[in-house]
Amino acid sequence: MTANKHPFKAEVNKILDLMIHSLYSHKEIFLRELISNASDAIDKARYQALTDKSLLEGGEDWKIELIPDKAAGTLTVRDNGIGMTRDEAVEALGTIAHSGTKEFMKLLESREVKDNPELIGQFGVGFYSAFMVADQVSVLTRKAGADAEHAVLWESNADGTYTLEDAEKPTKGTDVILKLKEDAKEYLEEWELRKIVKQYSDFIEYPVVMNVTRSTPDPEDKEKTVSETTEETFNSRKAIWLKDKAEITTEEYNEFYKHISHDFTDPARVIHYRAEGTTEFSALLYLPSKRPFDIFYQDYKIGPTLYVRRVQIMDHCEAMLPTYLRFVRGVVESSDLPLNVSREILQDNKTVTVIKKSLTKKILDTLAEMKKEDMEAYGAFYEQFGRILKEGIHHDFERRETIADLLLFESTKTEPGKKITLAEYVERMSSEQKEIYYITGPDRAAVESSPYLEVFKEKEIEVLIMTDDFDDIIISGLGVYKEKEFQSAIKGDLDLGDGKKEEKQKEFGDLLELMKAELKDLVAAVRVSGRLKDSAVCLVAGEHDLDPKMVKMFQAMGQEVPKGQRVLEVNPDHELIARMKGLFAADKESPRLKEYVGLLYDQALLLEGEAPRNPVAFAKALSKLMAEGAGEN
Ligand SMILES: Nc1ncnc2c1ncn2[C@@H]1O[C@H](COP(=O)(O)OP(=O)(O)OP(=O)(O)O)[C@@H](O)[C@H]1O
Repeated sequence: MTANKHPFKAEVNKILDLMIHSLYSHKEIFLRELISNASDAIDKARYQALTDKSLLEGGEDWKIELIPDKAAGTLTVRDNGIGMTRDEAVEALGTIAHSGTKEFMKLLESREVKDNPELIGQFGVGFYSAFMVADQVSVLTRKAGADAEHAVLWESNADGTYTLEDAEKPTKGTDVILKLKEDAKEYLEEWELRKIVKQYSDFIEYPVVMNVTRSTPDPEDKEKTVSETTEETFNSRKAIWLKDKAEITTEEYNEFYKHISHDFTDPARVIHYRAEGTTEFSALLYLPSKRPFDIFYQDYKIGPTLYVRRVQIMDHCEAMLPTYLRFVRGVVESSDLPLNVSREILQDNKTVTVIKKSLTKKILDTLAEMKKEDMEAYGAFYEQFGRILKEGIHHDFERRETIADLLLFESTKTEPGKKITLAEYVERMSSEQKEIYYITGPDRAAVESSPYLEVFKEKEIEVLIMTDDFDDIIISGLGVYKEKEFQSAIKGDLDLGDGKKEEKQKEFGDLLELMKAELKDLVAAVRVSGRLKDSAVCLVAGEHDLDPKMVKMFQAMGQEVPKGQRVLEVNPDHELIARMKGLFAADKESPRLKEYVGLLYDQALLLEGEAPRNPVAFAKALSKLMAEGAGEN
């Protein structure tokens, strides 16, 4: 036998440290996590045995056993599932299968997790919760189908290392043996274990059993008792999604949600229905109330768990949900699918397409209902998931209007933090207003002080504030809402002024020409502005160009973006522009005029949130002008 010592990966140590030193409440969840892992292992064995009967090793008596041993102070959780090879044990129990390890570590150190350590449940680190109640954890495991002597014993007492040694195990599956801490001895008691299983694992499909010894009076000698040991099942094993709605309590719904999602917060909404007709299926779906930390990662798993005739086929069936509803968790069971479906088959399976359509509709209907009935709850939900839902406008052409009805935005007329729907915006539009105005930017404060809103403020026109990075693409994709076109406040030509724009364009024509000649290819044109009131100039993107925020986002992703030349807009009513016109009339060649044009262009860059072309030259020129100005007084 070879026993090898191995160090844990840093993130495992961190988790263990948190588990042991910060988690004081709900320690009993370790049992839920271990039972859940055992149940997953049986699911896998059962599924793989559909195509390879030898994995059954002669029996289909699936169960999860709890074996308390008071003398040894140990609790064993045993399953007869798929088991692990040596390599699998190293991978599964020594590392954290996670792509965003760095972000994950950051999160672990965050206040939020420190204050609510239960949150670590959502990281998929259930196994390590065993160390909350045990000084030492041993895992004796053998892969289904392997020889008895090809088992492995993994052991650790959370000191930064674990050992691995070869072992023998006559039956397939896994024993997780916990050497309980002094203050965790209650987990050896039948009533305690029964209570925890009932509370957290009642719906587990496989029996969670324990040998229970009862003493009864001896029928032959009333003075004595006889004891009898029987195997009792602690859980009712009802697949909650197949039960009648009326039979299920909110607590049961919530507990099941926590089981499948590893979220500790109750869900925002439950959707439970049965579809009958040509395609029959049951669906139990949840809208979470908190965004999982990994939802924006590439390897985030989308879709409900799929069951076919009570056999779990896959834990995330991505073909059943559009990506913009990836926050939805749940279970779908259909008897119209074959047991041996693969992901490839599911991709273009007719039944799956029908189910996907139905789920999508049901979820969007539920969101609409939630918005109508309880705006506060919907607002809280939107805060967490609105950004994801919005992707649907881009990806689900057919339903983009339904999704548009679900969007919420702040506007220049709402209090900070308060949001309105597009329908509310349109209702509030005056009869002269033809378009839906919106402005994109990094945050509300930046947007509100932007020169692009000057004319809107003056005319008291409401402008929607959009601060998500891809809002501009989403809105361009939507194009129209209730027959009203969208118009960006920072793009394209606007004419909300006093109706004298054309006149002014002529009046200032020569000066504008000179400015364009001076700026050359830096701008596509120089024109009189229909949006400025207080500022002298601003830069404006073309109607169909990307807004500066999108340009920056693509550049940050290392992508080349056609920047599209912008137009410099000039405010003819600004004192400086009037003076420049005077200067131009006196001397077209004036070097000062040229200097001003350059400075104005740099100023426009600054207003857009960019740096001037040459900050040093800009600062020098500005100081020079200030010195001259000071000299005049
Ligand atoms: N009883 C078991 N039988 C077989 N494999 C197991 C068992 N318990 C744990 N494992 C393996 O260890 C891995 C890690 O378990 P852990 O509970 O930490 O996270 P997880 O179950 O993968 O994540 P999640 O809790 O999100 O489902 C599992 O994915 C599985 O591969």
